[in-house]
Amino acid sequence: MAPDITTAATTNLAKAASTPSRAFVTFLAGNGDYVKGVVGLAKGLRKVKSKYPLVVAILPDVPGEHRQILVSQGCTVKEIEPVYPPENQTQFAMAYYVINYSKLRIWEFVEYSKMIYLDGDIQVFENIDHLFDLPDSYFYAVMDCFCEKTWSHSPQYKVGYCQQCPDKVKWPAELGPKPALYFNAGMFVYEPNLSTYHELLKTLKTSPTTPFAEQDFLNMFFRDIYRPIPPIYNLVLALLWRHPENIDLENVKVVHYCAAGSKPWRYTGEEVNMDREDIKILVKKWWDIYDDESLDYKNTVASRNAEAGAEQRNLQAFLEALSEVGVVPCVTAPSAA
Ligand SMILES: O=c1ccn([C@@H]2O[C@H](COP(=O)(O)OP(=O)(O)O[C@H]3O[C@H](CO)[C@H](O)[C@H](O)[C@H]3O)[C@@H](O)[C@H]2O)c(=O)[nH]1
Ligand SMILES: O[C@H]1[C@H](O)[C@@H](O)[C@H](O)[C@@H](O)[C@H]1O
Ligand SMILES: [Mn+2]
Repeated sequence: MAPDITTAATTNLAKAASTPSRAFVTFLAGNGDYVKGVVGLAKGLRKVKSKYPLVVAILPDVPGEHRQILVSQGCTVKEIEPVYPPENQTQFAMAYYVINYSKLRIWEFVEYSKMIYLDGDIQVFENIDHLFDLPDSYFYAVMDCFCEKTWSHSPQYKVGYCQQCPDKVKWPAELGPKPALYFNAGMFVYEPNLSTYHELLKTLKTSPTTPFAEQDFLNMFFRDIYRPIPPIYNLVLALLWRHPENIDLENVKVVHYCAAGSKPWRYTGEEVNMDREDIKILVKKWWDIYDDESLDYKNTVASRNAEAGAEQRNLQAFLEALSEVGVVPCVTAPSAA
């Protein structure tokens, strides 16, 4: 019996309607070279055949030319309003705080039920779509490392304590309870939600600005629902020389080029720790994706169309063969044009 096409179509429609909408999201500000990072990321997600689109939240200062590049790479571009740091708190480093706090707007993207945020200086080397299936209502991210000088303002750095190896130097009892686990905010799995969004912005108004801006703030805000995921989902490069025993480089899926001097599109190898073999390999792997024209959206669209055309021709031949043996009436497949 011929399949009941109407029932099949209705079932598919119902499935599509009930499938939660998911997307990756990154962030872009200014007219500098971070746009290269975002293009690299879009191509990387395509290379690993992610099923989900990449949304780019952009500040109004991103020039038209860069917006066009993003659209031509298949990104969904969404302009967001800047978020300003709490009043009277920052005479200096204003741009830094505006850039970082503006990331909070991504909680407003409620057309998606779940999103994975990735910094523009991140590359995805293996498919991580399965992270969307983690149980709802938690905040998932990778634990940070406190060993670099960028942490010299913190009590952790001062006493030599790092959550990556909490037994090496124990947290001193006289400093009170151990600090809560702290994540790097370059990658996280979250659920957009308007009441969370309003609460975030309201809480920010009465929060002090701190050195790691929205990263410190998000750590404070989500401390009760934060659940750590393995460092393969956000390799903070300093882990390579600070905690090599925690890293399984072969199986790393996501690399965060956050160490000073490691942004692949600016890499010279001259900065501290940058002349390492592992770093050179990771920088080259980023460039291999960035330079791969077959990963450009226009070329993947062309190859997908070619595949669809071939499928169409196979179907047509199949239907004709069936009709010859009298199984179904010959149906002309619609043209692929
Ligand atoms: O001029 C800029 C600067 C930053 N960004 C965007 O903002 C992100 C965060 O900046 P960096 O990646 O340069 O900063 P780090 O990786 O050193 O940042 C870490 O600390 C920051 C706060 O200090 C944020 O929390 C960030 O998510 C976290 O990974 C970038 O990836 C990029 O997406 C721009 O678009 N333009
Ligand atoms: O976001 C920061 C930043 O990227 C620093 O370079 C790094 O030392 C920190 O661990 C991280 O939390
Ligand atoms: Mn980053």
